[in-house]
This record gives sequence, C-alpha cells and structure tokens, in this order.
Amino acid sequence: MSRVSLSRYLIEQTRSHNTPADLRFLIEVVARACKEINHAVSKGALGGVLGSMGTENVQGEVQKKLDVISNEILLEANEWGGHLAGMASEEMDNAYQIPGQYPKGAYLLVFDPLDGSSNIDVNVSVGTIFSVLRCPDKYVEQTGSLDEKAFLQPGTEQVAAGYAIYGPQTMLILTLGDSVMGFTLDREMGSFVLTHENMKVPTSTAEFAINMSNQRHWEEPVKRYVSELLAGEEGPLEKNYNMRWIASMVADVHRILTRGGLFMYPRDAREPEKPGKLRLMYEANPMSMLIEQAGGAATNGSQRILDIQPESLHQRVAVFLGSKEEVERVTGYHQG
Ligand SMILES: O=P(O)(O)OC[C@H]1O[C@](O)(COP(=O)(O)O)[C@@H](O)[C@@H]1O
Ligand SMILES: [Mg+2]
Ligand SMILES: [Mg+2]
Repeated sequence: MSRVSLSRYLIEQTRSHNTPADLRFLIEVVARACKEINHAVSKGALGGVLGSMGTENVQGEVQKKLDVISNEILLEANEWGGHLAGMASEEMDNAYQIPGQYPKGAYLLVFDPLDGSSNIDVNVSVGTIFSVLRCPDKYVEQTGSLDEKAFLQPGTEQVAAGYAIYGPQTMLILTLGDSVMGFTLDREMGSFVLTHENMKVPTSTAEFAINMSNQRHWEEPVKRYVSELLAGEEGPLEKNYNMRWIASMVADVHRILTRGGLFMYPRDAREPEKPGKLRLMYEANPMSMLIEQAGGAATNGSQRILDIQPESLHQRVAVFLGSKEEVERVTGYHQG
C-alpha cells in the first residue's frame, strides 16, 4: 500500500469533500506545531522543561513548564497565514484575537495545548487536543472585537477536531466530520503517515476507565453503575470488566478509539459547584466529536455533550464517552 501522508490525505479530502483550502492549511499548521511540541516533550530533563512554572492558569491549576511552552508553540504557529480569526486555550484566561486577521480568518481554534499534565514528569503519555469552529460572520464588525462569545458554539458546530498523542508512537488523530483517521509520525521523514483508516469504537466493551479514588464523592447513579461493573459476571451485567486509568484523557480516549471502552469523569462532591473536572470547549467537545464519528457516544450523564450550549470559555462538564452500549446504560441510570 503506498504511504498516504497527512498532506496528501488533506488534498484528497479537499478534492472529494470540498474541504476549504484554509481549513486544510490550518490542520497542516496544527500538525506541524504538534511535531514541535512532541520534540520539546521528548527532550524531558535534557531540555530543562520538566517541573512547574510556579504559576497558576485560569483554572487555578499549577502550570507545568511544558503547558506554557506548548501553548506558545501553538500561538506562534497559528499567528500568521490568515486562516484564523482567533484562538482560545486552557492556558489563557481570555480568547485571543489575532491582530489584523479578521475578517480574513474564517476559523477559530480552541485547544488544550498539553493534556495529562500530571503525567509529564513521570514519562507517561500526554497529548494536545484541538477543536476548530467557524468564526461567526461579521462578528468583529458588529462588536468591534473578537471576544469569547464568538467561541461559545455547541460542539455540533465543530468543523474539525483531533488530538496528538505523545507516546511510544507519536500520532495525530483527526476528524473533518466524516470518519476518524489516524496518522503515525515517521520520525525519519518528519511526516505524519496514514496508518489507521476509519477508526471505529466497538458498540460493546468489557473495559472502563474512571479515577476510583473519587468513589465516595460520586453521585448515586455512578456509584450504582461502577458497583455493577465491579460485580462482574456474578452481578447484574453478567460480564467481567477490566479497568484502566491513565490520567491523560488523550491516552484513555486513544485506547477507546483503538479497542473500545468507557471513559468516565463524573461530577463529584469534592467541588459540588463544578459540573465536572474536564473542560467542555477544548477537551469534551473535540473528544466527543471523534468518538461519535467513530460510532461511539458521549454524554454528560443527562444529555449529548455536543448539544450543550456553552456559557463560558472554560466551563467544565461531566464526561461519559466511548462504547455506545455502556454510555447509554450509565446515562440511563441518571434518568432515575
Ligand atoms: O488526576 P485526575 O483527577 O485523575 O484527572 C485526570 C484528568 O485530568 C486531566 O489531566 C486534565 O487535563 P489537563 O492535564 O490538560 O489539565 C485529563 O487529561 C485527565 O483525564
Ligand atoms: Mg486536559
Ligand atoms: Mg492541559
């Protein structure tokens, strides 16, 4: 089989699906930025990039050096080229309007520059998550600036979503809205090569992922569901389940896209005012688009994540995503 590079795939998509050239350009720029992030991550202690900055982001989380470095790489890469009107990031309090780009820039890029930050210093897979939205027409002309309201679109409005995972292999997983494709970085050539066509999440699974240390803080439907998983074939589900928890959403989701499974980060009583830990705009929405495009499901326990109308850039959401059978079961338990 002849090798299909990311660039060739994007050109073919442009011809066959009329993918706009500036969207193709945007994906190419993000992919190049992810290669640069991968290079910084893989240097580790040799690059003096481990450890914390001693600063906090808008989420109140301590920023790792690589969180900030990754954010800067994505900002610098996308600053030019005219394909973007603005960007928003887990690591930036406010949305960023690229000077002089609007109305040329047709898209908005939202990203988690480095996901799984607690794993950086212990050499466990981390990644970059990104989501692409159209910039509302005439937004800046009517409002005078590109503020966060332009970004507050439900996940169904995403035109593309993906992630890079920096693990034993470096991969880019991408959807443009009609299937999920996986590209593996050929380090000698420096290019992403198509290796996983049309990735699919099996409807049923015997593997779940949740941080069990929070069990006493969960709401009843989650406590009930996880106890049934743990009861195995003697329990009501009559099946033995395996468990994984990598504490990198990118790595857990990649496993699910590769062999199925269920990922859960429910709300819990530790911070009852928060609807969950993970962020809607740059974690749950892009991952939910990928999972749905691969035949899986994604809810917040009561509704489809992609239908949620965002109210703020960094709002959090509970996440149940993966094999449809189990997502529907645990969501059903929330319906009382
Ligand atoms: O450490 P916990 O509570 O298990 O949470 C792990 C989750 O937090 C995250 O690391 C949050 O993402 P960031 O690292 O980008 O903040 C997810 O990747 C992961 O699924
Ligand atoms: Mg994250
Ligand atoms: Mg992050």
